[in-house]
Amino acid sequence: MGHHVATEQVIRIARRHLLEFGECLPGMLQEPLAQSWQRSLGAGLQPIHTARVPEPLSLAELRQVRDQNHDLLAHAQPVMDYLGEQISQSHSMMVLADRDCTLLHTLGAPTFLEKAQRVALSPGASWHEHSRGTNAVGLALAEQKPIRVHGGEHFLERNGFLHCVAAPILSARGAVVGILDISGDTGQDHAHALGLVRMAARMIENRWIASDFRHHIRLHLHPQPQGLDTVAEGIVVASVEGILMGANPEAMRMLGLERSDLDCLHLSHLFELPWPRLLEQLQHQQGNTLRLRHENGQFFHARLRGSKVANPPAVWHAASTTASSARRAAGSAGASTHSIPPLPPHRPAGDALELLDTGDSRWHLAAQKTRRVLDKPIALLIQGESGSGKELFARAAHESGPRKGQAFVAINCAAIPESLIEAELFGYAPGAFSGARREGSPGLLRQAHGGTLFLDEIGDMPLAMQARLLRVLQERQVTPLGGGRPVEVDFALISATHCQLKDAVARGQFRGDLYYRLNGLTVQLPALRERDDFGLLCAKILEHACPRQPPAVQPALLQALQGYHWPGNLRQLNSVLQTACAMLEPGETCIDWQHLADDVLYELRRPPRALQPPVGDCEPISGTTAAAVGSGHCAIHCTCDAPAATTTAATAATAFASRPLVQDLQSLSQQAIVQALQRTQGNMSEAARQLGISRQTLYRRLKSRSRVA
Ligand SMILES: Nc1ncnc2c1ncn2[C@@H]1O[C@H](COP(=O)(O)OP(=O)(O)OP(=O)(O)O)[C@@H](O)[C@H]1O
Repeated sequence: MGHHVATEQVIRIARRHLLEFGECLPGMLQEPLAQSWQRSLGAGLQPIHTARVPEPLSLAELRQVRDQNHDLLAHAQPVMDYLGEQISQSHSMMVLADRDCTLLHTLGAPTFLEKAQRVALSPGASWHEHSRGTNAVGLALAEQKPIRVHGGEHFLERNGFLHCVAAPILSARGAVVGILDISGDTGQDHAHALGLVRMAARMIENRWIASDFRHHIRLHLHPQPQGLDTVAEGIVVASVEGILMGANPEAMRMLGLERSDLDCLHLSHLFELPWPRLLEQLQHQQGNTLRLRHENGQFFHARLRGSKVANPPAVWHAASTTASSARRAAGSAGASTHSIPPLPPHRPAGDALELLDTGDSRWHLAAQKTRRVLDKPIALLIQGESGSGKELFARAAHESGPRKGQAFVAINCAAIPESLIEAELFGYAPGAFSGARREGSPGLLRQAHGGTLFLDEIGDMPLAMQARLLRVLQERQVTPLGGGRPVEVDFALISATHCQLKDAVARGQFRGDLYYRLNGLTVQLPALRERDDFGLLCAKILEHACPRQPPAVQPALLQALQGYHWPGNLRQLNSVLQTACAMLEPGETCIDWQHLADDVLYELRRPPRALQPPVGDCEPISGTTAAAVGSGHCAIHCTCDAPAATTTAATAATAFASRPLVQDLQSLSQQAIVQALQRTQGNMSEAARQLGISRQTLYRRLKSRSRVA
């Protein structure tokens, strides 16, 4: 009681200040309320001498609005009826408003309904902030979250007797489609009202999704099996191809989703299971639940629902034959119904790219796009972290195209001394310079004639050489050093880099005109930690390492390996598994912890080293910005005093801790980011959730730090 009195006093002071000075006293009211008061004042309302409020709708108009909100009413009414009974003794009422805050339906204790009628808390009235000032219905719409407005917090004094709680009702696409409110007298006990209204809104949302998407694929999930089929379950709607089409707010929260993920996120990226496998398993386990591992490591119990589940479309069957072909079916079909431009069916399986395909969806898409340019004069630029398989991909692309069987000339631009590059590439005439071979050299570009020229680490090519290379690419002729006539060359061009070449262009380190020559099609290979085919990849590597009897990997170890951040990518994984194979005693068929090298064990067991600065002078890349964190490529170093190349997250945090108290806001927020990423082992979604910011904001902040660097 004392608390209320004090609050009412504070509110009175705040209100007086608002009226006298036209603004809220900072810190007196919670921010959403203060802003709402300000908006109410801005709309020309006066707390006491109530300005004109719009007339309620006529009966005919109300009927029309109710017709427009037929679905909302149909799904809300049973829930309201049920809860209405629960609150019937409590001198309060339930209110349903449409998305514009026009009241559609009320129900509750008759004595209170009558009292509410006097302030137009009845069907047909608008409770939008514009017309009725701060109130729970209007504020729930403005804030898009459940909210309480108590007594004098209402902007209009005549509404000061009300205690109201309201929750928005969200569609599967995240839009507000209605607002549910419970209103009562301030004097009553409303301890559970907010929880009740929130739960009722969830019930309506879940009924609605189940009905609207009954013909789609729905994944119902919860961290606990007993949470399934309750109002707390998350519901995700997916297209047949596995693209996220909708979700209830619980699923959005549990899975760290954002509205921008709709229509683009593939569920294979969310769970560590390729979509066709997931469908297959869920379908086989109909009625039972399946345990799914989220990308952040959390487990969910899931059930598949929807009529498509009972009658799976053909694409499922195609999809579930093998992981890779399945993913292909999903990928191309997905593209056809979404914003990604449709890709035509690719060549039949069996090319060299196919042989490398172990089912990762991003890798697969890169291969699929590549196949489309192989028989065209389009240069391919492969981007990916070191060891992610760029060269192997380039070779496979060459072998999959019409120049298969011709020369594949690979040049590592970072490995040739600058003074020799020119001669190596363009060749030289006999006796062109001292130390040159007497008979001269045709140069690597000419050796690639008829085949493919692969320029690895193209970002490291010196600027002067870039100009010459550009000329060759434009003129398709090579003139050897020291004279001689130009020679026609014809080759397919593939380049690779572990840098963001575009950024190198922006920094003036790489010629823009050459960049556009090289970049006919850019494909981004995923870092190992981003791949969703870890198990299959290991199986394939082990098959190569021990072709006679490929060993298995002990499940807990496999899980630990999967959770590791693999800074060396496939190169490192290959080496770890090959060494483990060599450690197997005769007769042993399973790789276990004891088969790992000590340094690997140490890496796996020590707390995750989530963050490390980029090494070198070009900004590293990965398939997603999130990956920059897991890979150790993060820009935290720029805010620390320690040398950039050796600063880890831990030292970054220490550096922050030892700083004087006067820290700028930016470094404080950076510190919070470092800590959240450490806590979540580099998981961006979870870190963003803990920080209370969106993933995009977190990406942006990390990116902006790396720019500062
Ligand atoms: N799909 C794959 N499956 C198994 N091993 C692979 C695969 N792709 C690449 N590797 C292995 O990973 C290692 C690194 O591959 P590759 O040299 O192609 O990577 P890269 O990205 O070009 O590396 P860098 O940027 O350092 O030149 C090689 O040993 C290669 O055999």
